[in-house]
Amino acid sequence: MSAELIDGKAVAAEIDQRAGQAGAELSKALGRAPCLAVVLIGDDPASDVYVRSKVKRTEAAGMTSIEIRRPADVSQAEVVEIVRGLNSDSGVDGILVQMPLPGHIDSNAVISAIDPDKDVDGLTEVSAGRLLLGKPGLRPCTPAGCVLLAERAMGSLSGKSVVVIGRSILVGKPAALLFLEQNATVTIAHSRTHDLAALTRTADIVVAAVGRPQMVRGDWIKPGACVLDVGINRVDAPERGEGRTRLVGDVAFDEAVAHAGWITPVPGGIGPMTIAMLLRNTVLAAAARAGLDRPAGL
Ligand SMILES: NC(=O)C1=CN([C@@H]2O[C@H](COP(=O)(O)OP(=O)(O)OC[C@H]3O[C@@H](n4cnc5c(N)ncnc54)[C@H](OP(=O)(O)O)[C@@H]3O)[C@@H](O)[C@H]2O)C=CC1
Ligand SMILES: Nc1nc(=O)c2c([nH]1)NC[C@@H]1CN(c3ccc(C(=O)N[C@@H](CCC(=O)O)C(=O)O)cc3)C=[N+]21
Repeated sequence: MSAELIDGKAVAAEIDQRAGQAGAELSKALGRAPCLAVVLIGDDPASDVYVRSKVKRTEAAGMTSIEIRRPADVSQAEVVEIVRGLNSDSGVDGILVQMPLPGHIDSNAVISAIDPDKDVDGLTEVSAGRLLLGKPGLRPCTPAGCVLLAERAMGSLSGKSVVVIGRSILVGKPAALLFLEQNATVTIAHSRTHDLAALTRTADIVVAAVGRPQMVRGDWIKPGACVLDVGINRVDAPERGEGRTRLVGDVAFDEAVAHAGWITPVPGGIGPMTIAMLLRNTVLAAAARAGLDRPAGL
């Protein structure tokens, strides 16, 4: 058996388009397009690529974006000040501070400064609390993308067993809560979990969010299961020539594809969905801040 490939890039393009349509509709009521502000500190090349991609897709969807860049030696106070300025700017709907921040800056302090109603990353304490309590709010993008793709592939997730590998604030924990919200039965695994292979073999859905290239092997996957590979790992690829690299996930794709029913590739799986959910959150934030109903189609 060979798994059906989940085309995250195609689904992301569809969500981008729907967010763009809803954003255009909303522009009539707001008198302006929804606006995302992205803050990038330092000159990490990977972050630069992501931020450019976010800005490009935001603008392609007909929304506006503000990009704020500062050198790596900027003070924490200045970054907090930038965030506060964006909070009080009524023309800004969403604020994203690209992680990781330079070592001398306390990311928690910066995240806490973000107005929760503009927290399109879903990372503030208030957003996390709203998710835990099942209240309306902005949900973290990568986990929301996982749930959306799983639903597309399998239909209702009610009663499905999910093993989430990884318990980070950014991915693992919110992914577990979002699958629970869909009435799945969720187990969270991490570095202290005993016999992870046996555990994942019980799962209808496996979410791999570890950051270890190809850790999840083919025989860890229950036949027919849905495999969502969040990992983005850059590894050497000497077969492509000297000094070349390639991206791989946390799942050994070539093995898992023979066991799974559905699987996301890396690249082209969860990564593009993360940005699509960011655009969606920007439109949702713009509507909620204006006191309007949740836009149709989102
Ligand atoms: N596609 C996308 O848009 C995104 C992709 N990513 C990628 O997802 C991956 C995970 O990111 P993130 O959650 O931030 O990573 P973190 O490093 O914050 O968390 C990794 C988690 O994996 C667990 N872990 C580590 N080793 C093992 C092991 N041997 N067995 C089981 N669990 C283990 C850790 O457990 P413990 O808590 O016990 O230490 C931890 O909970 C990375 O590759 C990252 O690049 C991240 C964000 C967005
Ligand atoms: N505040 C904040 N929010 C984030 O959401 C955030 C962040 N900081 N810091 C870094 C991580 C990582 N992340 C990705 C987004 C898109 C792709 C993506 O589109 N990946 C492409 C490949 C891109 C490439 O070729 O490098 C793919 O998987 O197909 C990957 C990873 C968001 N993150």
